[in-house]
Amino acid sequence: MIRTEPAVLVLEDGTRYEGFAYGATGERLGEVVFTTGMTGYQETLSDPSYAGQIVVQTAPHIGNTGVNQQDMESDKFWVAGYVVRDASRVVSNFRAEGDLESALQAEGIVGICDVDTRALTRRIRNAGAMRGGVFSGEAYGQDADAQLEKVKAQPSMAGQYLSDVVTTKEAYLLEHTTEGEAIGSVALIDLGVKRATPWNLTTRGFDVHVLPADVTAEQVRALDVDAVFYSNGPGDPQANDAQVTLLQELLREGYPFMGICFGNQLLGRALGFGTYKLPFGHRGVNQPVRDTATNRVEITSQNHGFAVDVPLDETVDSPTGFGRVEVSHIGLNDQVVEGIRCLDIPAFSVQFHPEAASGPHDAAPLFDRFRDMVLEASAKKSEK
Ligand SMILES: NC(=O)CC[C@H](N)C(=O)O
Repeated sequence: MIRTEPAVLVLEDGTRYEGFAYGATGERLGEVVFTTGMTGYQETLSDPSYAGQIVVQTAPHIGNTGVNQQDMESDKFWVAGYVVRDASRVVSNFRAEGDLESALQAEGIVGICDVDTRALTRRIRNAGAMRGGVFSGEAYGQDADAQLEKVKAQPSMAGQYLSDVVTTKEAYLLEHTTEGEAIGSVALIDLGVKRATPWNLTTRGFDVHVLPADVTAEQVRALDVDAVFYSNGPGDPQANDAQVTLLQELLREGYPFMGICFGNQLLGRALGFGTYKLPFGHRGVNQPVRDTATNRVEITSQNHGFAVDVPLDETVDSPTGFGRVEVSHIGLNDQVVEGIRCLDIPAFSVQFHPEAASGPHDAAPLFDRFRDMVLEASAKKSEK
């Protein structure tokens, strides 16, 4: 296929990358970030954590395995825009049910292809994540200054509350898929959850109540669950005061807790630590972390632009009174906190993605750790 319809990616520093329209045409604004994942573009596109972001794929060839229903991590594509180098002209995979470009069109995702994504990634890496815009179709023809104005007029990712955009409107129950009775039940607060997360809980024997982001402590109590879980999700954790207060309340009542990514940042805040924006974030499927308890290195899937600020090599007291806290995982590329563990209450969280999808399964045993922690807490409770 010979592409003729032009498109341009404009960054807030004024840089322009010319290419061709890919997917839907139009005008989309967002924070431009890159992911180094060599596989899993469909999981990336359907990961709600990418809401508000224009995603650049550093893998040079995208679309070659097509798309299928099974690889959706939610029921739609969430990225604000999509930037690739070489859009595959053929689909070659036995699981494919369609081609990526048609899916992008159907989902209204405005993309651009034939961009020098290596040059673009180096620019983002040096300057940090930037606001940007993809313009194609009629929007391509606008004055360059007008495009740049629009790019600069959008809010930055820092400070954005996006949980209401991605969360489930109604609570729903996913039942355990193991034989016999459920081993317990979990309240999973949906801040932009991926399907792989509840799947990891139901296949371990839990019934999972997936709840909207604005759920109250009273509503959680009424479900009589054994544990609480916070999902991944988009936005700046500093904007989620309500979920921090909710978590503090539930932790005080003794609910065992696990959080992933955004959930890690919110546990960090609940424990009294700060969060900050990383220069360009961690996004990809081969990010190494060290488990500080075992010294084992795990290769993990990551997708975050913010991080929690906890001292790395010492046990510290939670400033909000939840006892001692330790950094459980450290990112080996830049020494960023990749997980926290409470020593006096049953709670831990990780900044990376043990549910993978896409990505390696090195960290999947964390769901076993959660299961064991919940069973232990339930046993203690029934002793009393
Ligand atoms: N995947 C996530 O949960 C991302 C968390 C948060 N929005 C960040 O960018 O750091």
